[in-house]
Amino acid sequence: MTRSELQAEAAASGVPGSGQAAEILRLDRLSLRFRGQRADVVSDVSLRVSAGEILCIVGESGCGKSVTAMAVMGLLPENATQISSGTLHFDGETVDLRRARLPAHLRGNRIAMIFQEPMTSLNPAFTIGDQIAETVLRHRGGSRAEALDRACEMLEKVGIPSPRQRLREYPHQLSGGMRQRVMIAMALANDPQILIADEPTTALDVTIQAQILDLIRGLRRETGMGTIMITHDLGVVGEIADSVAVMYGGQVVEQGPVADVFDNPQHPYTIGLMSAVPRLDSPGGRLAIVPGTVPTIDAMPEGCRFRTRCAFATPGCARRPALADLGGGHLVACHHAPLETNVSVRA
Ligand SMILES: Nc1ncnc2c1ncn2[C@@H]1O[C@H](COP(=O)(O)OP(=O)(O)OP(=O)(O)O)[C@@H](O)[C@H]1O
Repeated sequence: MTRSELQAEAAASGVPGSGQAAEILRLDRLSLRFRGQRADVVSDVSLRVSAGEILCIVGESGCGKSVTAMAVMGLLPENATQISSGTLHFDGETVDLRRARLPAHLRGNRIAMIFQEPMTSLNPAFTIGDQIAETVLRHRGGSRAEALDRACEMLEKVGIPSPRQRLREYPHQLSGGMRQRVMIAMALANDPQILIADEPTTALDVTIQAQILDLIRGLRRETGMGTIMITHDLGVVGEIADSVAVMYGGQVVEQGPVADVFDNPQHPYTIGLMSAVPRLDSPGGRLAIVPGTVPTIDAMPEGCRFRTRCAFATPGCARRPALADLGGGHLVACHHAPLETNVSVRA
């Protein structure tokens, strides 16, 4: 599908830019650290997803993408996590994350998450059919036969052959790619309003990956589902995202409509990540390696956390830059923005 077709589809389902988008999830100013750490591992992160919108979060390993997602889902270990700020607005509820978690009836039902590692979600002791049916029964009710029909339908949707037969199998009887698809089927079985997908297609071959991305796009069109997708794959971002948030050292450094961020990246980190990717439409364009290494969280510099690796750094960068809007919702946290650069991810 071309980008203009995708945009037409997005407009039809009411995503940002179409003038009809309704916000369904908003995270305001999340800051947290794990016990014993001297700095926040996620610092002042805000995200917003509208109906039908696909937001991709990108950034190097360890920059806080998964922890942000887990905090939204309320899945971080309570006794080891200190949340100093953060409010979640979802489905008419406002949750002060310092004090409470997302109510259990919303988790896994109205808001679902899929993980990199499918065995996190699958129980080895139960058949695939029982596990998907159980999720459907818990959240939707109905009879067991109806729940199994729904499970079968979902397995078919994620491209599993002979779905009726697979319902009777256990996770260990399936290949890794199949298990991944079963987990996706389970997450999507209750038509969630928001799907949080943490590297959902990394382990899958390109054909299945394309099928899963099509499925997510289909649900966005049919149900207006919003998606937060964590990925390292800029090819996936270019193919599927409406908007993108770039994280570095636990902070969002650049955020906005994907066309703005990719065609005109303005944070030196984003430029570093993206400049080595010649064309977005070549599948598998991974994030480039930015010279230097990410400091450990306790060794993060004050102010702009990227400044120890940044070619543009000046003494003023010891002050933390605010995320400033360069126009049209393109936000950049850099004292030097807008930069005079000529970098575009697209050829
Ligand atoms: N339970 C925990 N206790 C202590 N530190 C943790 C815990 N979970 C994550 N971290 C640390 O928080 C930081 C952010 O991790 P996170 O998993 O969010 O990174 P990420 O950007 O998703 O990376 P990747 O792309 O590799 O999944 C890392 O330094 C990680 O080691």
